[in-house]
Amino acid sequence: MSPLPLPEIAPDTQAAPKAARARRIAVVLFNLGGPDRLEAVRPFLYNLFRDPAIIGLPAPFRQLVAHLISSRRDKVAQGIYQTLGGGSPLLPNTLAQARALEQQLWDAGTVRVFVSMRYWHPFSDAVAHDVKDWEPDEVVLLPLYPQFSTTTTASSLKDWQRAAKAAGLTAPSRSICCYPDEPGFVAAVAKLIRAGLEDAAPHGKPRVLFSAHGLPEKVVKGGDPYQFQCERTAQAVVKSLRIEKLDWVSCYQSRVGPMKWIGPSTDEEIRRAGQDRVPVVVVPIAFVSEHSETLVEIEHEYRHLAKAVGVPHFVRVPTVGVEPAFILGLAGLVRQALIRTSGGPVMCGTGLRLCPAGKAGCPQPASGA
Ligand SMILES: C=CC1=C(C)c2cc3[nH]c(cc4nc(cc5[nH]c(cc1n2)c(C)c5CCC(=O)O)C(CCC(=O)O)=C4C)c(C)c3C=C
Ligand SMILES: [Fe+2]
Ligand SMILES: [Fe+2]
Repeated sequence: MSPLPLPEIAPDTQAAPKAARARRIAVVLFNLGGPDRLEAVRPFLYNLFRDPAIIGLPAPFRQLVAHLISSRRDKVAQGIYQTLGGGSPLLPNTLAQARALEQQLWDAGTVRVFVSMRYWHPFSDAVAHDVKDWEPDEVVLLPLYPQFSTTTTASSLKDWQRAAKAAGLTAPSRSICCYPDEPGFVAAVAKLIRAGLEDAAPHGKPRVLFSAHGLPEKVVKGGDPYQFQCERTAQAVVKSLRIEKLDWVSCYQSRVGPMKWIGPSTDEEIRRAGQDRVPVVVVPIAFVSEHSETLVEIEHEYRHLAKAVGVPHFVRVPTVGVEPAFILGLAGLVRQALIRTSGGPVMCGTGLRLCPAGKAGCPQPASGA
């Protein structure tokens, strides 16, 4: 007996479903960068001052001016970084934030958080190659500047777009432009201030100095929304503190060069507190991790000034760093960016209308606030 013919098996017309690959999301954090050793101070300064977002001169003059300023400021700046053990802690602190954010986004897909710096390593060119090699499906660009400025946010994002193009990174990207009153950020700052107020209270009724990095006045007059957004942050934090008759003021630190910068300056406010004999609680609101501006300028220079002008007690409030509420807030911004399907590539982090209409760089229309 011949064996029964085997039934012909029809070829599978529906391809077996491939194991679904989790969406790969690259998040890129941006910050200014800082020299990692004393010999890096001068080239770091040169990179900063040759940025057209910082010095608005045409090409050959800008490089010349950058060369002159970086040579002249080298010694002073080296002294600052010497106090920090020879280099800036900005990169290690930002990497810690990257790891914390990665953990917070464990359920959003396969997420990897990269760090890109504007004026010192790791530069956007190298990071764009790393991101490309990782083969993401989407990229979320998240500047670690809560308040938008043409000198920081716009400069970083513009440089990233150039580097991404040069690296052949074609995955779609979404940018977060600002988050001055994002609730997690505000809650983290408020929590740290409460501890500072407790420390200062035995010395009198404290005054809170919300100190942000300054900007030349002409940048703000040209439409930069940074100062407007710094004030928004301060107001949001004060509101969340719910302290009756809190004594507070916004002020600006880190002035460099001969131009007029926005005010009041933090040192003016420290002198006023000395005249009024009130303790001060200095809160950095435009920096989200520690570096020279907080650990040297606030901790050493302003503390010293406060003592000299008769301020009865001085408290430096730490930056938000890896405070859980802040990291949760950043994760929320990334999730918001990922679910957004329309409206262009750039968004205000809070989804609120926070930036004055038609102002340079920020796409959000006026809030009327
Ligand atoms: C909110 C953040 C910042 C704004 C806005 C900003 C504008 C700005 N900065 C300079 C010049 C310098 N900045 C320097 C250091 C520095 N600046 C920021 C942030 C902002 N800058 C950070 C985080 C740091 C610290 C870097 C580190 O230590 O890791 C310096 C170098 C230090 C020094 O020499 O004092 C300079 C110079 C300008 C001119 C400017 C706007 C036009
Ligand atoms: Fe700066
Ligand atoms: Fe914005």
